[in-house]
Amino acid sequence: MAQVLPETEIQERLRQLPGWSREGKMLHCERKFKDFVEAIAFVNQLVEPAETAAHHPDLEISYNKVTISLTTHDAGGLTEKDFQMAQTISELK
Ligand SMILES: C[C@H](O)[C@H](O)[C@H]1CNC2=NC(N)=NC(=O)C2=N1
Repeated sequence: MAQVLPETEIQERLRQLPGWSREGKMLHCERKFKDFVEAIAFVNQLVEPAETAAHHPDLEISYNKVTISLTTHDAGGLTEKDFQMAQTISELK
């Protein structure tokens, strides 16, 4: 099972993830789009990488705004998997 990262590493990894913030055991990122259709198109792009990694973001959709949250439930905190998925999500248009 993935291990929760040490606090110092979490801080360091966060500095390399512009647009992401950390709240306790979660990483969060908010993306804004032209409209609901584009927001959903973005969400659909998350399906394949999430399934491939077996690591699934929590999603909140509010019209044209998508809030993405990541944590590793199994480990009870932030792990390598969360930072890898955050990086993958950041690279999506
Ligand atoms: C068995 C399966 O791999 C696990 O339940 C996965 C599924 N997707 C997951 N997604 C996230 N975000 N955290 C998890 O701990 C997690 N666990």
